[in-house]
Amino acid sequence: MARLPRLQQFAQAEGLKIISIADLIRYRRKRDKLVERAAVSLIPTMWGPFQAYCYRSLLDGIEHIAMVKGEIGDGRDILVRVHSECLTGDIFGSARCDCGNQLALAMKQIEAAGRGVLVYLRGHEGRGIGLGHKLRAYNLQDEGCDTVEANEELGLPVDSREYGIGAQILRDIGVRTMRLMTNNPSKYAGLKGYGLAISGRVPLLTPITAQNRRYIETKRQKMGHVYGPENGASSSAAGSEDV
Ligand SMILES: Nc1nc2c(ncn2[C@@H]2O[C@H](COP(=O)(O)OP(=O)(O)OP(=O)(O)O)[C@@H](O)[C@H]2O)c(=O)[nH]1
Repeated sequence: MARLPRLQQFAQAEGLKIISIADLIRYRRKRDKLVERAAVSLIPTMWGPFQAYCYRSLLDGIEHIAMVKGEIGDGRDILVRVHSECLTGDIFGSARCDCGNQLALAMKQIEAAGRGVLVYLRGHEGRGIGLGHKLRAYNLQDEGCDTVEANEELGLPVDSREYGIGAQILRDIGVRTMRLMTNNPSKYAGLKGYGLAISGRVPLLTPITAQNRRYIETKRQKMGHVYGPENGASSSAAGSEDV
């Protein structure tokens, strides 16, 4: 089998373009329908009643859930949270991170708004490295690494999350433009190109404590997270963010 440098030479000589398997996967994530709606049911939650939509990924069979409040209607300006799975924070209330509090705050705000969607993406655990590796990363953080260095020390990506499935779920539910609840503006890029647009960002500010301070500060310094309104601008600064 020819290796890449040989292929590049050949392609240049013959005036051909090269596409990698990774390019193909990226293309298919954008273009193909990758989710199927498995079931919908009413769930009376501690915040209020939500319609729970279960979606199955056709890529890997993972089931995700979207909690939908109210009528999505024309799909404009919907309050949306795309939440990454964090078993330790979301289920067990770990104080190492802000995940559990963000989940609760997002549900509360959507309930108060009377209309909105929370997409809970499974398979995102540990920013994509999985639960076991996340716990190993915590041990490294106890030894002095920050959350970015710990992933690197394990030889794993700092953040390998993909948002294509989440975007397709939102699209299927009828969302067209959204006010995205996040402190992480780099999420916008992952939601681009699916017929969705971001009409604003809603910060999700939860308590900073002695236990999560370093984690949150690292996200701010190394991962582009914003705590509060976007660098001096209002929280609807993403309004021009066409996707
Ligand atoms: N590898 C690793 N993952 C973590 C750690 N703490 C939380 N997570 C995971 O991080 C993900 C949440 O990502 P965050 O960077 O906190 O937030 P975000 O989703 O990028 O941004 P927000 O929308 O503001 O929440 C979840 O998948 C958690 O399981 C940690 O110390 N190390």
